[in-house]
Amino acid sequence: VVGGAVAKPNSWPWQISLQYLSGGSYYHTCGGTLIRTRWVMTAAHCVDTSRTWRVVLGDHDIYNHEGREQYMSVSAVYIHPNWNSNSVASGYDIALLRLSSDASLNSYVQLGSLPPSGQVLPNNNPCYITGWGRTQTGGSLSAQLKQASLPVVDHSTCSRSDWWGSTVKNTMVCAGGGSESGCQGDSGGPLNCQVSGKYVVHGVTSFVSSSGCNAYKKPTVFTRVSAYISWINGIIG
Ligand SMILES: C[C@H](NC(=O)[C@H](CCCC[NH3+])NC(=O)C(F)(F)F)C(=O)Nc1ccc(C(F)(F)F)cc1
Repeated sequence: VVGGAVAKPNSWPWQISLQYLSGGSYYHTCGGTLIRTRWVMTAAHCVDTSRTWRVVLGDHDIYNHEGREQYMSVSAVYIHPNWNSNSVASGYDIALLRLSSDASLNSYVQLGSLPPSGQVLPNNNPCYITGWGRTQTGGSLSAQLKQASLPVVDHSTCSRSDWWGSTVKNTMVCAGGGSESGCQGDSGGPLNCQVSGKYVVHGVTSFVSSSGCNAYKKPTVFTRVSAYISWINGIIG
């Protein structure tokens, strides 16, 4: 997350850290959202390589054990069938991870709410991106979970030729576009939007401009969760 601030610990209790095993250690690679006690929603581009994954719940500082963490193994990965790793612009950047055991819900670990199928938020709807991603273009990951205010940019604005043009599809949500943005390592995490006084996860962090995370008129682009509700329900039952 470029800009914004360090979040109050565990104030986004559905945010998870997706980590992979390498040389005997686990490394943060993406964010995700706990949506059922055995299910995590993330981005397809996070899990389209075969690795040993773990999901960390209740985390704040990814480099320090603070005692609220739950470390979960992943028993199955379901990538959207239409996902094409060579074409993030086509969309379908969404995946579900089945956990090997049930998460224990408490004040540090809670389920994220999903929107109703088809719901599209208005321009400027207040939303926050959260994640441990780079804090500057080309910078390093954040040790502590960060948040930044990224208001919704509606499709008509986001698809303007000097914005994202035809790269952005209607199955995506744009948010931000100013000095604050997502960045590498935030992928797969939630776009938390305020709807009738509640936070609802409307986006899965998908991509930013290859010329910089907070590039002008290139808002962060999210998979629009409300476009995939029937696929999600078909998998998690
Ligand atoms: C460096 C930048 N990385 C990203 O945007 C990666 C996803 C990369 C998926 C493809 N391997 N996502 C992120 O960094 C995220 F944290 F913002 F989600 C990038 O590649 N952006 C990008 C690439 C292609 C296209 C386009 F669709 F136009 F081809 C648009 C943006």
